[in-house]
Amino acid sequence: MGLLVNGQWQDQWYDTDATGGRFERSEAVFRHWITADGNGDGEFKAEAGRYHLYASYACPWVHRVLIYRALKGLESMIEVSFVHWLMGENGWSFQSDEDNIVGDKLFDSRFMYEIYQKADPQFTGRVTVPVLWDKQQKTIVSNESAEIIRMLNSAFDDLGATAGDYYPEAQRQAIDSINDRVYNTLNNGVYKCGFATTQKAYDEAVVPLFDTLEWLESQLDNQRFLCGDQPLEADWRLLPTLLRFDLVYHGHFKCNLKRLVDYPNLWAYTRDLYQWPGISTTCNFEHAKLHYLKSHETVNPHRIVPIGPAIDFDEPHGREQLTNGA
Ligand SMILES: N[C@@H](CCC(=O)N[C@@H](CS)C(=O)NCC(=O)O)C(=O)O
Repeated sequence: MGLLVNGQWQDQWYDTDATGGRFERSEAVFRHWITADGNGDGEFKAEAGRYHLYASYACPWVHRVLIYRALKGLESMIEVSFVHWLMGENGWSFQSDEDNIVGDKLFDSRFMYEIYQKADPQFTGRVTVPVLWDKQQKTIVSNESAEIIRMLNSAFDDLGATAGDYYPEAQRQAIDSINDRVYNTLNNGVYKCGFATTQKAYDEAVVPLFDTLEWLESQLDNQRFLCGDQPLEADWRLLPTLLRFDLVYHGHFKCNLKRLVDYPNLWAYTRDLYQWPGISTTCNFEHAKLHYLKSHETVNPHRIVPIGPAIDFDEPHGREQLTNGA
C-alpha cells in the first residue's frame, strides 16, 4: 500500500498523525467528463469501445461503477480489467489469480500505478480504483466514482445504453442531500472508524454512522427505496456499503453496535437491490472479504480471515408491496 511521488512508487500506509488519528480521504485528481457530444469539457466524447474501466471487486467505490455499467447495459461498450484482491506493498496489482478474473487487458501491466504513470509520468498521489481510461487520448478520464456514475447514467444513451435515468432533474435535490449524509457518515464513515488511530477519532465517526443507519431504517419503513418507488442514485451509492457491512465493516472496521441484519427494513432493502436485474453479477464477496482482511496489516496484523458470517442475499425481501406507497 502506498502512493506515487513525482511518478515514483513509495510504500507507505495512511498518515493519521497530523490529523489527530483521523482518516482523511484524499480528493481524486483526474476529473474529466465524458459527454454525449464531447463538448462538455472538451474532447471526451461518448463512444462505444473507447473507454476502459480498471476495477476491483473488493472496492465499494468501484462497485457503484460496476452497478451502473450493468444497469445501463454498457458491458460491451466499456470493457473492464480487474485488479487482484490483495493490495500489497506495490498497491493494487494484476498478479493472476486462480479464477482468471485478474489482469490488465490493455497493457498487461503488473501494477495499477503503471496506469497512473502512463497518464502522468510525474504523478503525485494515491493510486486508487476505479479508473476510467481513454484509449484514444491515452489518459485517465476520471478516478472519481461519484462522477463516473453520473457519466454512465446519461452520456451513452444515444449509443444504445439501456434506458433509465437514476439522477432525474426533479429529484436531484433530494438525492444530493441523502448522498451527502450517507457519504460522510456511512460510505466513508466505515473507513473513518476502521482506519482511526485514536479512540477520539473512532468515537467521532462511529456515533454518526449508527445515527445514519437508524435514520435510513426509519426512511424505509413505508417506502421501498430512498426517494420513492424506484431505485435512484442515492440507493445505488448506498448499496455497496450495505453489502459489505456485516461481512467486513462490522468486525474488521469495528462498526459493531448492530449488524445490518438487525435492521429489518434496511436488511430487506439490501436484498431487494441485490436481487434487482443485473446486480448480483457485479458482486464478488470473496474478493471483498479477502481484500480487507488481508491487505490492512495495521488493522489485522496476522491477516486471519474469520469464518463467517453466513449471509443469504437471495432470501425473499417482501418489499414489492411498498411500491406505490401502499
Ligand atoms: N474518491 C474515490 C475513492 C476511491 C478509493 O479510495 N478506492 C480505494 C479502494 S476501495 C483505493 O483504491 N485505495 C488505494 C489507496 O488509498 O491507496 C472514488 O470514489 O472513486
